[in-house]
Amino acid sequence: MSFVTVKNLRKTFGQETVVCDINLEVAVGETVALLGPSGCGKTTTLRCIAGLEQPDGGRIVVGDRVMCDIEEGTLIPPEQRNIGMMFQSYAIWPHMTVYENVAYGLRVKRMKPAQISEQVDESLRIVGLQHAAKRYPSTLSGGQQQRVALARSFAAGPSLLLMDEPLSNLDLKLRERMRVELRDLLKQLGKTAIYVTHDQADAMILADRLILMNGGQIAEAGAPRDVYDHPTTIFGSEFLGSTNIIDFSDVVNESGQTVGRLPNGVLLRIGNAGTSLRHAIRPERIALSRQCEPGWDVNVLRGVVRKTMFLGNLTYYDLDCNGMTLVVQAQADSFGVGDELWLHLPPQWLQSVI
Ligand SMILES: Nc1ncnc2c1ncn2[C@@H]1O[C@H](COP(=O)(O)OP(=O)(O)OP(=O)(O)O)[C@@H](O)[C@H]1O
Repeated sequence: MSFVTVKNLRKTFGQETVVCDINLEVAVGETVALLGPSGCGKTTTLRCIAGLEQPDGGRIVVGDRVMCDIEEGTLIPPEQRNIGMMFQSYAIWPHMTVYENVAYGLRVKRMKPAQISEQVDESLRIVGLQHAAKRYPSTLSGGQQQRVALARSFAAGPSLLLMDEPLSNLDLKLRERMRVELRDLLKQLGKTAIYVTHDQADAMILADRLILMNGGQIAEAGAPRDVYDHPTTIFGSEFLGSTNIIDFSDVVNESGQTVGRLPNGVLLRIGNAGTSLRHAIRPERIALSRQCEPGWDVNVLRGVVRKTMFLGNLTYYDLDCNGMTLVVQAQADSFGVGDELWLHLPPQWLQSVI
């Protein structure tokens, strides 16, 4: 069941339309990541949902409340939306104790002291910081400060959590740990959350579903694995991981099979054909060997290694396949420059992209 519904959301700044007719739905208890390059409109979309930005068009419903409907003239102010927020500059106040930081929002809401105490204790317990209630932020590690911000964002029991790059101030190791902690916590609390990031690892690990934005529009949407394995756009296949783009000169149907013709005349069978002549295949989906392996009955090419890029646990090989360059990911140090190799492009991993 859909808990958040955003319909035809549009926002312009001056002449620039930064969010163009975005439609999205978030189910109860689901974490959706809005992912995309800098400036693609993720934060603006989130701020519209929070009520911090007034859209120029569209409708936003959270639970059974219409938060905004520009045509109807409905616009609920942010403080009445019951939405928790956690932003990049997580801004916990240095002059307040951990307890006071978490209690602040509840006081603003004029909750009764006994209820405040109960909810702050519970929030700190959930993030594992009950013992640090009386400490000041400067005496906490970066990860602990992050958890204070997190406790603060859900202390008031919001119906929806909005997070904008909450991990981006952390160093890589801490970030890797916190993204797993955060995912587990969101699941444990059963919170519905929208998470903005430009970091694909954050999005892949945290999100039940990701929405990839580009130029104010949605380019791809789906479960992280589906979007990764079956992107429908060149942008999607290149933004998430790396890819090879193959331009066929022709795509035809031959006895029930879709086949693409390379400019050099070689034919490749295609598993996920669409309307486009362009197809993507990820470097790790191409098999590489010194010989043609058993079972490689179609889509076998020969190539010469032109470049290697050693990454420790694996290596990327640039191969020249009769005028077409393909990048293949394989075990580290398996091959060297000048090696003549066999490549297998499984049809199911050739994906039509626009
Ligand atoms: N208050 C504002 N006034 C004018 N332009 C704005 C304003 N806020 C955002 N923009 C512009 O809108 C576009 C989208 O910005 P937004 O912050 O939504 O992108 P983003 O995808 O979240 O990027 P980032 O990851 O860098 O935060 C950008 O071109 C930005 O410069």
